Amino acid sequence: MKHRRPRYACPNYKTKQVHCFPWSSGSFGVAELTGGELKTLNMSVEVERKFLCGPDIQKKLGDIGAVCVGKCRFQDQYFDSPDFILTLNGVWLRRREGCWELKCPVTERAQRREEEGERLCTQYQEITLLPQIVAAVREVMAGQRRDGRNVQVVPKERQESDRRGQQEGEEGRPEASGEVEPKGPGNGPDDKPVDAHGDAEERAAAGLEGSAQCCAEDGGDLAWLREMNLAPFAEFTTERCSFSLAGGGEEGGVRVDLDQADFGYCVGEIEVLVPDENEVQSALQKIQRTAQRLGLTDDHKVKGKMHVYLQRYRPEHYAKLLESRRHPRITVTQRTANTTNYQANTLASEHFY
Ligand SMILES: Cc1ncc(C[n+]2csc(CCOP(=O)(O)OP(=O)(O)OP(=O)(O)O)c2C)c(N)n1
Repeated sequence: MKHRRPRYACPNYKTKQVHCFPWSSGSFGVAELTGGELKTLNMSVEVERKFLCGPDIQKKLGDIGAVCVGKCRFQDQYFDSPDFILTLNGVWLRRREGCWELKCPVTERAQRREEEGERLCTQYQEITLLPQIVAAVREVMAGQRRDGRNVQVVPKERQESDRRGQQEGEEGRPEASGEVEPKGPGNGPDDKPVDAHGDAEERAAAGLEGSAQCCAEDGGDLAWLREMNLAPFAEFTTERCSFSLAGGGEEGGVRVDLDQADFGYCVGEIEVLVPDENEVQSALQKIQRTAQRLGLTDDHKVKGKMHVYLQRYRPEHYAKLLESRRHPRITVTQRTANTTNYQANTLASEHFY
């Protein structure tokens, strides 16, 4: 059966409301995820552990009291410059069903934590308001281009304009994007992955122009992308089944996603979202405990969808990321949660899982 995409708000529990559909019936509903106490966050730290799903994963989830809180399908487009400035800086710019999101490296302290004991987990800072995203991206791009190396601390006036931008963003966040048939790279050897840094025709084919039509959040104004020469380098659709562990304390706020990407890769993810870095430790404990209860035995980081996508379809980009991992040299700026300050952090290899 062919499904039409639902009209989405962000299919993202960070905004609490997720538009979901039961695959079996093909009709759509709206589910309030029971991510419970999670507020609508503009910035947060995502702590996660990926795992490979066995055939009995749903049963195991049921056994530990996890409740299915929604199924949904969403399309992701990832953007970068032709020389991969963002991703080589560990910064991942994504548009998911019309909503922009930026994943940035966490602070050095958190990186050390990851190195020291929590190798199976990854941490990312997330920004979800467009004005802040544009400011952060602009800074990474400018810093990189200025001296070919790193990014500087944000000036005070930027902080002020960010504050204004945040207010505007909060007032103007739209409800829905347009309906577009999902499209992914497919599974066949002839399927061409997205590479929008070619000519205009290629850009259109890759969805940059097309996506302007369905972009809810930016009112279709993609000038900032053009200005920084950012274009999609990956595009795929994911079918997701989300589970939540009820209760407060040790289990509260734990979410488990089972993802199936349209290029034929399945991966699970235990995720806890916290408002700032101070709560990362407790998030790690929750994740570890959930992993134990699920009987996960992975002893190395499991690849995410993007990793597999790049490996398969964007080998040049993938090789550059590997290379940057071997020779970390870039410094990026990272916005601290709930403030408009930036910090300079050394970005090392941990952002490559
Ligand atoms: C080769 C390579 N692959 C992946 C990375 C890291 N990376 C790539 S994309 C990316 C951002 C999104 O990754 P992920 O959390 O795996 O996606 P998803 O589960 O769909 O997002 P959610 O719904 O949880 O917000 C990262 C961190 C890297 N540095 N290098």
